[in-house]
Amino acid sequence: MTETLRFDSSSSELHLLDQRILPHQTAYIRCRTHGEVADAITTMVVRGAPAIGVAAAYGVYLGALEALKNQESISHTMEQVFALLAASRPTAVNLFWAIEKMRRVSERHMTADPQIWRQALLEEALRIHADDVESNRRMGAYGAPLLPAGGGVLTHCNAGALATAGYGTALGVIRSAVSAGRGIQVYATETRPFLQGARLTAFELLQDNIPVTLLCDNMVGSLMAQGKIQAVVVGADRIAANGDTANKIGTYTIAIVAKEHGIPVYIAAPCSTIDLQIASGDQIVIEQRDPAEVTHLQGHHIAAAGVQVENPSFDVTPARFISAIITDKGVAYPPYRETLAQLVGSD
Ligand SMILES: CSC[C@@H](O)[C@@H](O)C(=O)COP(=O)(O)O
Repeated sequence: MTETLRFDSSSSELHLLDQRILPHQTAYIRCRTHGEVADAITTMVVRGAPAIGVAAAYGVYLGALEALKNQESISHTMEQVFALLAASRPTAVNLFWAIEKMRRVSERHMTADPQIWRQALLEEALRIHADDVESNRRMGAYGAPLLPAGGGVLTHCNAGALATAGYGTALGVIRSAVSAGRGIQVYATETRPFLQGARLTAFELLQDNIPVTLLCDNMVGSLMAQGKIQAVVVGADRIAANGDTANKIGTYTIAIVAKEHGIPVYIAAPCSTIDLQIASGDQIVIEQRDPAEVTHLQGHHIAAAGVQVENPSFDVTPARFISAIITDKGVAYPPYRETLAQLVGSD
C-alpha cells in the first residue's frame, strides 16, 4: 500500500502523500515547519482522524526545532505551535489527543538539556506513528469475526490505510476479514463532496486486490432493500462518552436506513478517538467546509451560480443506531457509557 506519511529524521522533513490528487497522481508534499503541517491538515493533503493525529505529532516536533532556532522563549513558541496545529481542523479528536501527548512530553523535559527535550519529542512522535499501525491491526482482529461470511459490507468515506498510519480502521476490519477468508463483498460509497470513497477507498482496496463496488451516496437505501448489504462498517472522528459518533457526513443517514433494514452498523476506531470528556454528541463541533467543495467538482463549476450551499463535513450518529464499537482494546456493546469507559480505562 502507498505510504500515507513518512518522517525523514535525517532531513527533519515530514512527507505527506497528497490525497487531493489521488488516484490519478501519487506525489508527496514535504513539510519542514509546523505551519506547513497545519496547512496540509486544513487543506486535506492529509486527512482521516488517526493520520491527522500522527501528522500533528510530527508538526509539534518540527515546531520544537523552530523553537530551538528562535530568539523567543521555547515555552512561548511551543504554545503558538500547539495553538496553530489545534486550529487546523476541529472535529477529529485524535488531533487534540496527539497534541496533548506531545505537550506532556514537552513539559516533562522542558528543564532538561534542549537536545534531550528535542529527542524526547521525536521519540514520542515516532511512537504515536508506530502505535497507530499496531492498534489498527488489533482492531482488525477484534472486528473481523463480526462481519458476515459471504455477505455484503458497506463502508463510507475512507477509513483505510490512507486515513491512518497504515492498515486502516474500518478498512482494517475489512482487510482482516478478507485475510481470514470470510469472502465478503465490499461496497464503497462515493462520499460527496470530497469523494474519499470513489478516489481513496476504491484505490486502496484495489491496490490490495480486494474487489470493491462503488455506489453513489443516494443508492444505499435501494441496495439495502435489495438485500445486498448485510453489515455496515465505518470509522469515526470523535466518539462521545455515551457512544454518539461523529463521522463523515452521510453516516447518520446510512445508519438510520440500516436500522430500518435490520442491518448492523459497526464503528471501528482506536481508543484515541473516544472523547470521555464530552457526555454526548451534542457537544461535538462539526467542521463547516468551503462551499466550493459542493459547487465544484475537480475544479469545474457544476452548480447554478449564486446558489446557497451547506457543507458540514461530519454528522453525528446517535448511539442507538450503533450495534458495536470496535476498538484497539476490544469490542464495546451498549450501554456505551459503561463499556467505553471500561475499555478506555483498561490496560
Ligand atoms: C480512520 S478515519 C475515520 C474518519 O476520520 C473518517 O471516516 C472520516 O470521516 C474522514 O474525514 P476526512 O474529512 O476525510 O478527514
